[in-house]
Amino acid sequence: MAYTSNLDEFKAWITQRYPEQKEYLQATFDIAKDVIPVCNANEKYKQWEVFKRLCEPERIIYFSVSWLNDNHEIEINKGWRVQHNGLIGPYKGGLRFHPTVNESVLKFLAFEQSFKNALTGLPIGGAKGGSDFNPKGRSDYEVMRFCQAFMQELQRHIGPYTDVPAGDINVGSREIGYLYGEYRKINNRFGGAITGKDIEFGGSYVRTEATGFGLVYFLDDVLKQAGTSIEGKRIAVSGAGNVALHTALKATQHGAKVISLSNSRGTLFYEKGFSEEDLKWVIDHKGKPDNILLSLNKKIKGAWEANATPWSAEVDIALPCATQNELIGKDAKLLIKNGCKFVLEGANMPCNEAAQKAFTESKIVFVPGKASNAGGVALSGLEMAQNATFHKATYEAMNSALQEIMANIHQQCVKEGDEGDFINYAKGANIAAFRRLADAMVAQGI
Ligand SMILES: NC(=O)C1=CN([C@@H]2O[C@H](COP(=O)(O)OP(=O)(O)OC[C@H]3O[C@@H](n4cnc5c(N)ncnc54)[C@H](O)[C@@H]3O)[C@@H](O)[C@H]2O)C=CC1
Ligand SMILES: O=C(O)CCC(=O)C(=O)O
Repeated sequence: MAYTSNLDEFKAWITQRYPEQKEYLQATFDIAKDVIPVCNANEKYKQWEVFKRLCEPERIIYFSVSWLNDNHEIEINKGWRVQHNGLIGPYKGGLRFHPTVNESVLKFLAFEQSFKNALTGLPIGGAKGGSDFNPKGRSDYEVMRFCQAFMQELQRHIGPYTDVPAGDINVGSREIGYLYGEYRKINNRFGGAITGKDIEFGGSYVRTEATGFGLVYFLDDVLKQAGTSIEGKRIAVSGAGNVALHTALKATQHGAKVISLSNSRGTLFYEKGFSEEDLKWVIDHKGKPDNILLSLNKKIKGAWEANATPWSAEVDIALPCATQNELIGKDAKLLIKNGCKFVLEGANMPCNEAAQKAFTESKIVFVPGKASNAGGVALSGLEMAQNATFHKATYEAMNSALQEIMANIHQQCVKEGDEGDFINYAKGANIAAFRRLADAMVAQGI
């Protein structure tokens, strides 16, 4: 196999291998543009074909999940675990239950996760898994039976030193409880084979809040680097799930005005900015009514816009926290026109290629999820450490560990992404993570 020294050759090579996997191609192209020049300058990386090898998941496990619904009918779903890379620790990454889940989506998420996990500095490799099952509209019993059936197969492939799943879209505390319960029954083992557990049975303080809080800690560092602060800034947040709500809450606590939340049905705009009380109420009640944002709007009398995204608002900062490719080129141009200066991803790859290009060309600070949303998996790493030592750290200790890890990731991005008059956070994150993975790959031989 000839060494690939330029981006076009790399794109041709990977496209011919996975022509249908558009999300996976998108994620690999994004990292390739920054790391191919790094490989070209390093004889070892070239000799050991480090980047191409990193673009192949080490293992993909596919299984079917058959289960009985409340009408005693059999339903069959698809299940996967993509164990992307175990170079620096046990495979680690969330599980997503959503009808849009397929192999391409999970491969992109697992690939990104390997780079993100490397940035945390913790000993965790990268993985992602999930199913095309949709828990929305299902009874508790149906969700329980599905989780049990899913775990009956997944349990063969995970363990505290092998692969440690956690939550992601539609996999929260309830699903983690059912998944963990089944794992424990089959294996007769307590322990860190799953993170995001409730605090009563091996969970860690701050794991639930960590992705959103970590994003705001990173934002504070970005703003400080730019000579400003979060106080009084107008922020558009998308999504209304775990990441979006904890992001909105922490940003509000830090003095910002969060003027939007959204879901796949529309956006709730609130010019005055949500209060801490509003946000805590949504956190406590989400998942109960069909559309929690409509219920919130009854209380606050904001403006609900069906089928709209938040990106038409005049804001200083945009924090996309819902899902991949939710912010596209035309949204980016509108945000820039309306004065937005900072974009930090809370979700994984929410900004498509055209949006990222628009931000970079206009020198808008753009931080990719692998850096800015790494707080969640970092806290999961700390949950694993607590489980391994039967220790339970305090809320304060975990919160300050989170701040320290986010500050360290920020520093790595600045070091590798400093372009004189501009910090290219995307490039910095890609290169810093790549060096850690590449050095481990070279050291471990072929
Ligand atoms: N939970 C975690 O610790 C981490 C999550 N992430 C990423 O953050 C994002 C959100 O995840 P969670 O908050 O955990 O999930 P969640 O299931 O709690 O919330 C997802 C939210 O996104 C909304 N949403 C889904 N599709 C949408 C669309 N097409 N348009 C607008 N809104 C849509 C849903 O209505 C829901 O409010 C995902 O990209 C996930 O991969 C990243 C790092 C860690
Ligand atoms: O906590 C974890 O292991 C997974 C978090 C996650 O899925 C992510 O960072 O995207």
